[in-house]
Amino acid sequence: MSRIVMMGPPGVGKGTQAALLAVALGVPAVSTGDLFREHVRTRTPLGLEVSGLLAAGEYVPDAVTNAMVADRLAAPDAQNGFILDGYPRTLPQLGELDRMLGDLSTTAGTNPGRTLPQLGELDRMLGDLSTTAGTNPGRTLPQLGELDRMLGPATPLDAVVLLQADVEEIVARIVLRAEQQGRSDDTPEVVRRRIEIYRAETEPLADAYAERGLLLRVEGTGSLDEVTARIRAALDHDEAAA
Ligand SMILES: Nc1ncnc2c1ncn2[C@@H]1O[C@H](COP(=O)(O)OP(=O)(O)O)[C@@H](O)[C@H]1O
Repeated sequence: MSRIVMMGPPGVGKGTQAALLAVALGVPAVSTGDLFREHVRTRTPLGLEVSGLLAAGEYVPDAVTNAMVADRLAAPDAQNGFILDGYPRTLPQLGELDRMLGDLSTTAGTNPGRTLPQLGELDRMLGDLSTTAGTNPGRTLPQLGELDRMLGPATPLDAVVLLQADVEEIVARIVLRAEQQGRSDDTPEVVRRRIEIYRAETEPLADAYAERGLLLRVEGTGSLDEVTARIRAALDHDEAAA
């Protein structure tokens, strides 16, 4: 149980909880917000490209975000697991994460989110392989390599934790955090914009993961320790049920 996505509206505390869970499970917390902020702080080309979007509370384009996450998840420390915080945030990002994790093989038959064209293509390749295996010396290593790529490593997600909280509490928290950390994207207008974008772009991902039986809804209000305990209980219960 160590490949986990943390979802939730801005300010619900998912970054803090993701970091605590990562320490408890001995895997890295991968926060796209932190990665972007670090690029902005050190003025890398990526940082310069995204700083305006972050300041306005707008999402960074999927292609940019996907490339950054793919790079991070390829690092050695992420091979045994990770807690993803802030990714995926859009349906295309969800699809891209599936691809990165080689989700097709391990969820085939249980994953209603997979697309027919993908399945058709895989069937065709498997058909080719089974009917020619052992008899057709002409099949090439590159074809097998491609099939391996499609089947992917057996590293699907274990769970998606959705932290929930009401908007009033969230806004109060963000204002407090702004005072403590001085984040430039924490003005009330930008916070409102981020919540609006979250509802439109990110909330639908919860349904997609729920359909796969991966979603764990956890109440995000209360003290930090209470929320941590609730997350652990939900994950333990889920693991016991698996
Ligand atoms: N997966 C993502 N896709 C697009 N933009 C992202 C993504 N993750 C982070 N960002 C950018 O970084 C900003 C800060 O993200 P984050 O630290 O997760 O804050 P919060 O969850 O509190 O809004 C976002 O408002 C957005 O501009």
